[in-house]
Amino acid sequence: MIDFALQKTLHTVEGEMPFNVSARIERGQFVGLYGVSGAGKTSVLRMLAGFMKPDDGHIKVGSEFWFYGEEAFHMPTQHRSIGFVFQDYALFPNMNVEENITFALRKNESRTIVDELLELTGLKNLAKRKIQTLSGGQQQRVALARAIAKRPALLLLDEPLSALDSGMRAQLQETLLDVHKRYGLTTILVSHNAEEMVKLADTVIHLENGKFQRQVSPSAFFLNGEDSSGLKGKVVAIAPDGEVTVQVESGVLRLKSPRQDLHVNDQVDISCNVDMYHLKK
Ligand SMILES: Nc1ncnc2c1ncn2[C@@H]1O[C@H](COP(=O)(O)OP(=O)(O)OP(=O)(O)O)[C@@H](O)[C@H]1O
Repeated sequence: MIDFALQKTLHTVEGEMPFNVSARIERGQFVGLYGVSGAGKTSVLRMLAGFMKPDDGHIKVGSEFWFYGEEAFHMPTQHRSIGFVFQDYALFPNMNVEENITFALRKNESRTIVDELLELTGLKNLAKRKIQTLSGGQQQRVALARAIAKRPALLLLDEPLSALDSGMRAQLQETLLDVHKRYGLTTILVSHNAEEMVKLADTVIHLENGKFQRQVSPSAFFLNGEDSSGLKGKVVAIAPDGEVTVQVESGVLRLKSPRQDLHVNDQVDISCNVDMYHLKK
């Protein structure tokens, strides 16, 4: 269990913004962190990683405190069991793929996981290649493998796929899910992409203006809101219990909708306003 309460005064262009986000995350969960630009998503990841110090609150991972405001305890980043992947994959350009991944291991640690990860992320044939000779998607695979090599208690992903084209993105989503399950990771993903959230996340935390808004299942994340993500699809099945199966560009999504007037073959817009959920024809 990861339990955190993070309080801080953030400084935005509009002035001070009190930041107050709490959540409890089960071990092994894949959590989506959603909110408009400036809502505070990256700040959550930075505080969990130890790059940014909260003013108050706590971060408890299992039985270990990483931050405890009352006692002014702040565990430095290097002592936290985290893996981090950003949009711009900060890899070592002078090292090859394998060396970049191995670098994450502690001294004398078995290298078996490096071989396993090279295989799992489809990088085996590129192991000796220098980083600059790889595509963006391949570099993100290296960044992911490196973040996972030390089996972190918490994997933090800040829009790691947003610079990739849709084909590469879909492939990497599969890889992300594979490694998350295979290594029993607890993962938090920041993404603006509703489809990605629903494909990957077990639960979605919604932030607004630096505040925890709600935590919902990804299926309740779909609807027809003002801040539409522009996701479109075709209804391919409707179950008696109201579960609607929608074919979208890169796969199939299943979600609950209270609408009674949907039919197979209807074209629908899906978006991610979590205040209510329905589909728009
Ligand atoms: N160290 C800091 N101290 C105070 N305020 C900060 C600090 N870092 C960022 N902020 C402010 O906090 C606000 C939230 O930023 P944050 O990057 O967490 O939002 P976000 O939801 O990740 O946005 P985006 O989707 O655009 O990346 C911003 O207005 C930013 O200027």
